[in-house]
Amino acid sequence: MSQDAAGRRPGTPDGEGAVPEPVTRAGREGLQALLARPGKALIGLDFDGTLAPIVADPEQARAHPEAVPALAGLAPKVASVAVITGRPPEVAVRLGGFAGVSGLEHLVVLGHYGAERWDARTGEITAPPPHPGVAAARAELPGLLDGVGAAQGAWIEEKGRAVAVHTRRAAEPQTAFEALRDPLSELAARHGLIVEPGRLVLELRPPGMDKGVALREYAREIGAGCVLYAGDDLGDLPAFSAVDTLRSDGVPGLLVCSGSDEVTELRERADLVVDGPAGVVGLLRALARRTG
Ligand SMILES: O=P(O)(O)OC[C@H]1O[C@H](O[C@H]2O[C@H](CO)[C@@H](O)[C@H](O)[C@H]2O)[C@H](O)[C@@H](O)[C@@H]1O
Repeated sequence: MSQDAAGRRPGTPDGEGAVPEPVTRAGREGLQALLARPGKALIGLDFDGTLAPIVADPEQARAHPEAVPALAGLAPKVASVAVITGRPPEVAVRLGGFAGVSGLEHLVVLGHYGAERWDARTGEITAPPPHPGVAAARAELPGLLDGVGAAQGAWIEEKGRAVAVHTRRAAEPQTAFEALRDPLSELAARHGLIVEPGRLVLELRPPGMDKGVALREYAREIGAGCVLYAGDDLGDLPAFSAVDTLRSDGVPGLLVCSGSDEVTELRERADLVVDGPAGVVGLLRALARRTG
């Protein structure tokens, strides 16, 4: 069924629609479990591309204007809402406008792919010690970028625990991305790091954590009875796999793809595809209405 740019579905007087029907049986079971026992549900959401529209400059990214109200409407009705992001948690909190919001008193942000955690209850961040390889790789990056001619226009995002190279603003973004893949992988390997590819970004970060581990551990921590996860990028695939694992362990789940033209892998694995952050907002609102 179609929806407008604000994620609203036609056919009801106020433009607000029903919860869309997942296309898979597992997804329908996940949704059914969520609606039957919302108090046991974990809602996991990626930030960029899912809650926040993609923009050329990561510092200018902001949550969709209706995302925080929609989250605040749903959060008190479910066990927990967790934003699981590649961003440093404090950056996601700032760009998302998540702090001090009525209804989001129990929000957690699992940042750096789950390595760091911000808790709305305390406003504090818990983080393990930094990996020494990041500083070493960072020091070599400018020279590497100078040496890779095709990467004209690539630029570095400092992330503290990680460092990312973006090509969205290059003259030929995809060509620059491909040209950097091997040299950055080699640099990462030399310093005990991994490369996390995303939407026109290659991030060098410590191994040992991903969104799948983060989601599974958090679901276990809160004793989630069902899980919804929504994402848009390659870094969300481990979280999709975590939901698959939870489902085989008897915990129903719903996989939602925040659809874009840039990434197709999630679309193929999702139970439900919505139209980018506006579609995610529409889904969150619909869930809030259906959960009383
Ligand atoms: O896990 P996420 O919340 O999806 O974060 C993944 C990366 O998102 C950011 O980059 C992406 O969004 C930018 C702003 O819209 C866009 O310019 C860029 O092309 C995208 O790849 C962020 O800058 C990275 O640090 C995150 O890891």
